[in-house]
Amino acid sequence: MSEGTITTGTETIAELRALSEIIKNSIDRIERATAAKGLSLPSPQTPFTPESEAARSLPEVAEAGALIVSAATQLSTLVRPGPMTMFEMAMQFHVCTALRVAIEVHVPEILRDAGPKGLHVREIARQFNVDSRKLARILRLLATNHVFEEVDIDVFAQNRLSSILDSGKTIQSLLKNPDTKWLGSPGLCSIVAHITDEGMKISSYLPETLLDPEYGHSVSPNKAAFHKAYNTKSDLFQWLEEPGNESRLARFGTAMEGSKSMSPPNAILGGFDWAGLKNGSKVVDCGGGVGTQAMALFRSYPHLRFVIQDRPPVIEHAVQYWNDLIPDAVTAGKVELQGHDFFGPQPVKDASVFLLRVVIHDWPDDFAVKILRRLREAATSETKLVIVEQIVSYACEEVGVGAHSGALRAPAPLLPNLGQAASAVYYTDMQMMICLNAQERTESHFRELMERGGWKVVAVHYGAPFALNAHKIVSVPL
Ligand SMILES: C[S@@+](CC[C@H](N)C(=O)[O-])C[C@H]1O[C@@H](n2cnc3c(N)ncnc32)[C@H](O)[C@@H]1O
Repeated sequence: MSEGTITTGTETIAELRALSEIIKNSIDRIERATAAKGLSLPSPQTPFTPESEAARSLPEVAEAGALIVSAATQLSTLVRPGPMTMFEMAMQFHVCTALRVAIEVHVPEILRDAGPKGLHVREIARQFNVDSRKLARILRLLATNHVFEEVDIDVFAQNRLSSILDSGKTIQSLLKNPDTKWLGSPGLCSIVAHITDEGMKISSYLPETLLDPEYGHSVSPNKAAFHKAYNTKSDLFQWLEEPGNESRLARFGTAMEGSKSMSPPNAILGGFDWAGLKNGSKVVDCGGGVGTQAMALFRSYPHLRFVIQDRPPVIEHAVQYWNDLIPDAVTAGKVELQGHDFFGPQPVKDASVFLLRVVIHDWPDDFAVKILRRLREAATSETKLVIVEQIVSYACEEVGVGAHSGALRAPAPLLPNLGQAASAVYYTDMQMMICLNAQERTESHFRELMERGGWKVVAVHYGAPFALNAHKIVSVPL
């Protein structure tokens, strides 16, 4: 063996030890932090509920957990033979497909009442007339990825991860009309179904799209991989509203709702001084969907008034949503639901805050700037713009990229951006690219974009690790 090889081997062992040390220390931190609060991590067998995630929501636990995930994935790449890592990475799409099968065949709903003993796959397959031998192989792949548990040969039980896919609907209602699955469900099964259905199909067109001389360099939201996959000229939002896509639209709406559970409860409340706004101040939630975020703000800050704006079909759902949950809010004039295209002139001229949550990432730069300018035109000198999004970090040291204000960076030998522990932002960035030619952005990119839109960034608040859309960028008129 050459000296060089010996040195490299020693370095790899040293890296493995450093990674295992990070894991060990982080487990100690989790133990101390949870004990101090009298909380414990839920077992992998207990069904998921947002409340049962309380221990993981503690900032110390979230940070230690991120270091563990980052170190464990890096460690596994060091010990597994490279060709196997590459082969398994390339085959990950089978896991996505298997998740979609489980949802379409309603396995989580069937297993909900079976308890820890589970059900034989023949019983599971019988309810919706699926081939049980094929289903067993599909569920085994998932169980190998810790979704469902194979408690005995061909017998599968629900576990915590698989319970996340449960729509909460009864088998009877799903047998009668499977399309009702998405309506009023907690939303995570809708997100997973949307990603593993439309998302996966669209994604497979990305290489051809990139190499197409017309589409490859396009920054139009009408010339992305989505348009090749579904042979349409409409943008994703228009397409979802076209006849024939009713079920997809319902699923997408619930999916956006479900994305809430990937942030700590009430994440919208932190990082901006809502309480400090004067009595009667108007918060305009542009592209606000049905107004879930505005509702969380409304409940905590009753001294504020809200305008929720979105496309007219979405506002129709919003009317129903508010009527069902807080009917008085609209009738008392505290909340206004307004059909509005954010590319057109902004009708509200006395806003204290314009809120854009998970909107800018849907649009390429030039379109995002148009949205920002429309708000700037309608802003007073006191108006604040609050953007709630994810923020991209580079996978290397960030030297010379301008002010960065508090993103969690990992210690060596971990990847500086926390590697796999931060992967959600890179996945959603791809999702934006394939669907809309849009993107997630770095902090410097946001600063540049705001300036083009007539705004100046005055504060950036980074949310907890593992939280989706928990960062806030606060700007004032330039
Ligand atoms: C990713 S969703 C975010 C919804 C909401 N802000 C939230 O955080 O849950 C983007 C929203 O932008 C809306 N939207 C898309 N194009 C729009 C337009 N031209 N004018 C107004 N809203 C639009 C969509 O209908 C959708 O509700």
